[in-house]
Amino acid sequence: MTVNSSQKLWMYDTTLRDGTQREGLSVSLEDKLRIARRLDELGIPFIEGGWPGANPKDVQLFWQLQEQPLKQAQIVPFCSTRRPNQAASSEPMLQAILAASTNWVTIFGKSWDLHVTEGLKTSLAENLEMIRDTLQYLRGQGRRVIYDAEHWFDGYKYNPDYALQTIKTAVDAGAEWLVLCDTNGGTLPHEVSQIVTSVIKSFPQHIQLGIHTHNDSDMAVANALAGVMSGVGMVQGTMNGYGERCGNANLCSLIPNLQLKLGYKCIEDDQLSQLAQTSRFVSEVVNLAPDDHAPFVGRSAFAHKGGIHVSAVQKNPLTYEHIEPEQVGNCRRIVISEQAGVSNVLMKARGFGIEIDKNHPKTRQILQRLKELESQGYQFEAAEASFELLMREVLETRPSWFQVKGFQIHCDLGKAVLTTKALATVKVAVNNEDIWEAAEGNGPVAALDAALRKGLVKFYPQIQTFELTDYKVRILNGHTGTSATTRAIVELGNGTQRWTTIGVSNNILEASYQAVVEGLEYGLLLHSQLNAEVR
Ligand SMILES: CC(=O)SCCNC(=O)CCNC(=O)[C@H](O)C(C)(C)COP(=O)(O)OP(=O)(O)OC[C@H]1O[C@@H](n2cnc3c(N)ncnc32)[C@H](O)[C@@H]1OP(=O)(O)O
Ligand SMILES: CC(=O)C(=O)O
Repeated sequence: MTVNSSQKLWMYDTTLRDGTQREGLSVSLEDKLRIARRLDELGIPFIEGGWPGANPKDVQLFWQLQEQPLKQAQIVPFCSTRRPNQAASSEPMLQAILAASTNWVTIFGKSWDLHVTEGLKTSLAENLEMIRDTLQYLRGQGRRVIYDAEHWFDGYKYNPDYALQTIKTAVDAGAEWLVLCDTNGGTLPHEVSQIVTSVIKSFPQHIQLGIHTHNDSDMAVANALAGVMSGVGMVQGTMNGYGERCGNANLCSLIPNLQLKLGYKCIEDDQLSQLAQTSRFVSEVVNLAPDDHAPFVGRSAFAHKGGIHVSAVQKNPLTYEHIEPEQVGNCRRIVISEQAGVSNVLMKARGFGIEIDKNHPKTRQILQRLKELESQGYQFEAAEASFELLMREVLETRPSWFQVKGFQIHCDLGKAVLTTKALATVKVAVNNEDIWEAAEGNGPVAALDAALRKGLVKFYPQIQTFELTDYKVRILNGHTGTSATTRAIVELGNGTQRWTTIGVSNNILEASYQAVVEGLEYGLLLHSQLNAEVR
């Protein structure tokens, strides 16, 4: 593979236009502005804001950005060529993009004869005229033009002569960039390389090429890379690969591949180290859960679970990491599970502030206990607070704040759905004193949690600050019906920290009880550690 030394590549983000064509993704004007400003900070030089004239929100976006422009990026409106048999000067859509008052505009036109005759229902000659007239008109109005050759690769495969005529017309009419689009996403990387090479050969003069790829064959990133390696200088894509159908080329993968692997200059290194945060910011704003397993930017992209991996990564991270996570703003994580070895345990212990080493007599015992419990259905990667308690138990340093001696749950059936209330009574011993308490809740877990706190608060007033923030239940072997094993995971917080604990039983209430009790214990442990630090 050839490594290019610092050649500039122009990144073009279309999250706000093609990204919003993803099913289930909808953003407000405010959201669009927030994303545009964040992409500007990331150093993306071209940001496609939308299609003014197609909807009011996109018109307003460009107005707002005239009032408060971006710092460095060019904001670009997107539009089609004029309609058949019209004058560009009387096309309302083109008036709308002129009103956006930008330096650059992006116009897409047809390259594939099938689309001209079947979609536009016009002649091949008129399509060329639509491209020429539209681009010349916009150039005459002082706009710089990026021309998106829609369905370029399919068009070229079916009728290369006609496809080439369309982009030659665009260049003659003043397009400064020709962007070759794999609109249907069906092209493979070797085809991209061949076709881009042929296009370059077909132009006697130097032309600036770009590439816009879709992910229908899971090739969007590979195809964009193939385009760059064959000579294109602009790459279009979206944050997190959002886009119509299966999405667009994912800039969160493309930028680090281009910059860190192929040596191109896309953005500054300190901007690259904002990539993971920007990816998560965009997913937050568009209200889609981030993909933990996304390359480079996902939470698990540098998470090591297998004991062999953790052992080696501690010696040299290159053994199981293709780049340094910090280069893209991510971080290394060690996951604890039945796949762990002593190395995982030691790394976690260090994180918990527990001093043990490989030769400590209890280290293997902790690992063995972890594996036993995981085989019963525990999953400590999702409940690290419980793992710390397990470790302290084996090391005989787990404090004992209280013992639950028993509990009962009683449910009062309401008159309608969602009106049933649960009552929990608990017997709990603190400092050899037995206490009975009862409390109500919307469900049995909330009632149990409330009753326990009621009993404990006079001994541990800090318990008032603990809040049950999440509760999840998973049936592990559903085929056994109502006697199935249940895993309960609860998350608690104290305003500044959050922690997660786990319980497993073939009784859903017992599983939940274990998780809640460990959650309270862990909160008390954190509080005592904080007090010890203050002292
Ligand atoms: C490959 C891409 O992603 S292109 C971008 C696709 N994005 C979108 O479509 C989102 C925004 N679109 C819209 O809001 C609407 O479709 C609009 C406002 C653009 C057009 O709406 P309408 O006028 O109601 O037309 P409609 O959406 O039904 O059909 C699209 C029209 O554009 C025409 N068209 C498609 N491509 C082009 C082109 N490159 N040049 C000129 N006309 C075109 C079609 O032939 C069709 O015309 P017809 O109504 O005469 O058959
Ligand atoms: C222009 C565009 O979005 C496409 O061809 O896919």
